Amino acid sequence: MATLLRRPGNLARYSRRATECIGRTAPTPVRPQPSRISSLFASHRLRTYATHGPGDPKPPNNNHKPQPGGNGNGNDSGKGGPNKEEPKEPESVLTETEQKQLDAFIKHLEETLPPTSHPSLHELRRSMMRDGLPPEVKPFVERNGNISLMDYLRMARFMLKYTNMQANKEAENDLARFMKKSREESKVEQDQEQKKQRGEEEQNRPKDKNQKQKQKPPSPGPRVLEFRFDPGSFLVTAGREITWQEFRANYLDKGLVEKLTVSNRTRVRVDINREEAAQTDSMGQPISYVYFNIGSVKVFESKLEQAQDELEIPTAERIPVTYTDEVPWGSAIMSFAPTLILMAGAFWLTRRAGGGGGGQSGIFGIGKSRAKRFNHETDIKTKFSDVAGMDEAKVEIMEFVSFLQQPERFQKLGAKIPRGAILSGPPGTGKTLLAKATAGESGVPFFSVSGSEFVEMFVGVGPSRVRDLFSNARKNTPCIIFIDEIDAIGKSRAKQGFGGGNDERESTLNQILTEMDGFNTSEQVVVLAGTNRADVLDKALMRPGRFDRHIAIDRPTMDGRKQIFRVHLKKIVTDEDLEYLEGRLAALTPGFAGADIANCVNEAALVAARDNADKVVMRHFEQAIERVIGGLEKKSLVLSPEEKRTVAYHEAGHAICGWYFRWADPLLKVSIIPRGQGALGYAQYLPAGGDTYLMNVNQLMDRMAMTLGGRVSEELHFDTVTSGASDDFNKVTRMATAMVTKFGMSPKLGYIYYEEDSQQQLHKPFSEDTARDIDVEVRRIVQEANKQCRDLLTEKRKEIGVVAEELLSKEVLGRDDLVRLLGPRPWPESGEFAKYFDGRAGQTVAPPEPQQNSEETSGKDGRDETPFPS
Ligand SMILES: Nc1ncnc2c1ncn2[C@@H]1O[C@H](COP(=O)(O)OP(=O)(O)OP(=O)(O)O)[C@@H](O)[C@H]1O
Repeated sequence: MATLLRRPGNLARYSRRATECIGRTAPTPVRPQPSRISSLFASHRLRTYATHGPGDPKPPNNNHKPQPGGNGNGNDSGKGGPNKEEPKEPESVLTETEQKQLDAFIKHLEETLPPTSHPSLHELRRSMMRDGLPPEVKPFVERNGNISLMDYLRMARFMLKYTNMQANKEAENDLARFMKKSREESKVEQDQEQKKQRGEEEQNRPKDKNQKQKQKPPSPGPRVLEFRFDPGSFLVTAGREITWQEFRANYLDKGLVEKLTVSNRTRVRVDINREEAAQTDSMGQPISYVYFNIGSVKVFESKLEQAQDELEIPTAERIPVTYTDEVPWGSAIMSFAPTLILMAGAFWLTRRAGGGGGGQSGIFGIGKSRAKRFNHETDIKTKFSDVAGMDEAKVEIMEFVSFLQQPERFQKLGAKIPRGAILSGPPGTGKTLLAKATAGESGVPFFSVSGSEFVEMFVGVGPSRVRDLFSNARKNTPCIIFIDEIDAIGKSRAKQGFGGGNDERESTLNQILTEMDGFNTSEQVVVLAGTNRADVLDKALMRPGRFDRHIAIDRPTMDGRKQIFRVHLKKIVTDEDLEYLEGRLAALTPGFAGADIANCVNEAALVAARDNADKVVMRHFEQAIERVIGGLEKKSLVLSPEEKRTVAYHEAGHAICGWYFRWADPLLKVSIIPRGQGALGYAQYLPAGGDTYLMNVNQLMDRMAMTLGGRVSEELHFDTVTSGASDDFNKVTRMATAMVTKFGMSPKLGYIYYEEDSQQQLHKPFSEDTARDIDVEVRRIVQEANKQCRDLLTEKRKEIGVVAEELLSKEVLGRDDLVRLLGPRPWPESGEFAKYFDGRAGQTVAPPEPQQNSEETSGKDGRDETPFPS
C-alpha cells in the first residue's frame, strides 16, 4: 500500500476516490453505460506483439507457479497456441494470503466472464502481483467472491480503468523505451530503485515472505518485450490538435490532465501532468500540452462536468479551468502583412530613388535641400586671380566680398547690403567660376545648388528644399548661396505659355522670393544665381531687395581670351613664347567662351600626348582648335573625286568673297576634310574689324554675299548644283529677315520690330499686306547679295580655280596660303589680328626665313603640319 500511495498522480487519486467510495454508506449512483460495460475489458482492443530480446529464447520456465484457471503448464487452455509463450510470471510483492485471495478472486472472475476476457484477467493478475493490490481491489479480494451485484459492477468498472491504465502505461513505456535509449536507461534506474525499495520492504516483511522469495528466485529467462499498441495514445503529440473523444479517452479518463485553459472561447489547451504522462512526441521531446477546439463554452463546460461526474471526481479535485483572451499574434501579423509589405516596398523605392544623396536620401530626406556645401578652407581654392578677363564683373562682385568681410563698413553709413546678384551670360563664360572665386576670396562657406534640383516629382518638395537651404545658410552665416541655372525655377510666371503654368515651379520661386525678403538686413547671406537666359527670368526676382545686381558676363574679347589662355596655359608644358602663343591662340579663337578655351588647351595637351611629344607646340594647339570647332575628323568618310571637287570650288567661292569684299570676314582656314556631323568642309573666318558688336548694312550685305559665294561658285564652274548650300541659304534668309523686321534696314517696312517667337507663329503680329511686304523685301535683299556675289566671282573666276585646285591638293589652306596665292588682302586689317599672322607660324625664338613653298615644310600628309608661311 505504501508503494501504491507513493506513486504520484492518478493512481493515488483513484485510490483515494475508491477508498472514499467504498467508505460511503450509500453507494454512489453509477450511471451504467452499456457501451462501457460491453467494453469492460478494453484490453481486447490492445494488440499485443511479442518479440524476442537479444539472444535465443530459452525454454519456458516450468517451475513457475501454476496459473489460476490455466492448465498448469504455463499455456492458457483458452488461448495461445503451442508456439506462443506464456508471459513470465512476475516476481510477486504480495503476501501469500494476498496472493491466494487474488488467485481466488481472478478464478471467480474467470468463471463469471467469458473466456475471451481471460487473458486480460491474467494480465491484471500479473500487474497486481508486480505492483501490489490497489486499495480499491483489496476489499473485494478479501471477501473471497462474496460480493453483491452492485459491488461487482463497481469492481468491474474499476478493473476496466485499472486495466486500461496499466495497458496504456506499459505500451507507452515500451514505446518510449524503444524510441529513446535514454528512457530505457532511466527505466532501468527506476527499476533498480524499485528493487532496492522492495529489498528494504522484504527485510521488514514476515518470515513467510522470505520463504516465498526462496521458492521463487528471479529467473533471468529470455526477455520478452511486449508492445501494446493503443492508437489513441499513439496519436497524441505535444501541442497537437486532438478531438474531444481523444481528450476524454487518453487524458481525462487517465487522470493526466493538470489544468485546462480556454482561450478566446474557441480553443482549450490541455496541460498534461508531465510526471505521469511520460509521453514524448515524434522528436522524443516530452509532451507538455495538447489542445482541442470547441464550438461553445457552455457545451464544453457541461460536457466536462458530465465527464467528471461519470469519473466520480469530487468537486474539490475537479480539473481547474481558466479562461484567457489571447491575441493571436500570428494571424494579427498575417492580416497586416500586405500593408507592411507595401509600406516596405514604398520605403525601399524612395530610398533607391533618393540614393546617392548621402544622409539626405530616402523618403525622410526628400524635402531636404540638395545643396552641396563647400568649405572655404578646404574645398574652395578658387580666387579672383583664377578668373581671367571679365574685369567689370569682378569689380561688381568684389563689393559682395567686402560686404561679407567687413559688413560694418557699409552698415555704419546706413547702407543696405545687396541681397544677391544674377550672373547671366552664354554657357561656359565663367559664371560659376566667378561665384566660387567670390566665396574663395571672402573666406565663407559656399552652398552650391542647381535650380533643377529643387524640382521633384512630389508636390511641395521644391519650396521645402528652398526653406531647408536657406535655414542651413542662416545657421552658417556669413555664407554664399549659389543657385546655378536659376531659370529652371525662376522663369517668368507670365510666360508660361499654353495650358497654364507649373504650380510647383511657381511655388518654389515664390518661396525663394519670400526667403530673400525675409533676410534680416544684418544676416550676411549673399545669394548669387547663374543663368543663360536672363531675359526669361521673372521680374520679381530682379527687383531691388532680391537679386539687386545683374551682372552680364559676355564671351571674352580678344584681350579676355588672351588672359584666359594665360590662366590655363600655366598648367601646360610648352616651350613656346607664351605671350605670342596666347595672342595667336586668342586670334584663332574668336567667339570662344572660357570653357571652350579651357577645353582647347586640354585638347592640345592630349594631342601632344598622342604624338608622344615632350611638350605641347603650336601645331598641337591648332589641331585642338580645329577639333573643338569642327569636331573629330571623319577619316572613314571618303568623298568621291567629283564631290571633293564640288566641295573645293564651293569653299573657294567663300574664300574669294571673304578676301575681296571689304566688310566681309577674311578666311582664316579652310578645309575639305569631312568633320563632325555631316560637314564635308569647313571654313573659319577672322572678324574683319576685330571683335564687333554692331553691324552696319555694308557688313551685313558683304557677309550675305560671301555666304552665297559657295553656291554661286558651283553655278559658275559646274553644269549642275548640289544640296550643299542649304545651310548657307538659311543663314542668308535669317540675316535678310532680321534686316527687314528688326533692324529697320528696309525703306519699305520702315522702323518696325517684329518679335521672332515660335509661340507667335500662329498669330502673326502683322497683316497679310505686311507679310507680303516682308517677303518682297527679304527677297530683294537676298537677290542684291546674290548679284553682288555673282559679279565678284565672275570677275575672279580664275582665282577661284587657283584656290580650289590648291585646296584639292592640300585639303587644308591657311590664311598664309591665300596671301601666297592671291596676294595681300586689298583692304586694311585689324592690327590686333594681323599681328599674329606675321609668318612666324608660332616659332617664337628665332623666326625662320619666310617659306616660299609651304609643301617643303609640310608634314608627312601635307595636312596636319600646315604652317602659316608668309
Ligand atoms: N574667365 C575665366 N577664366 C578662367 N577660366 C574660365 C573662365 N571662364 C570659364 N573658364 C573655364 O571654363 C570652365 C567652365 O566655366 P563655368 O562653369 O564657370 O561656366 P558657366 O558660365 O557657369 O557655364 P554654364 O552657364 O554652362 O553653367 C571653368 O571651370 C574654367 O575652367
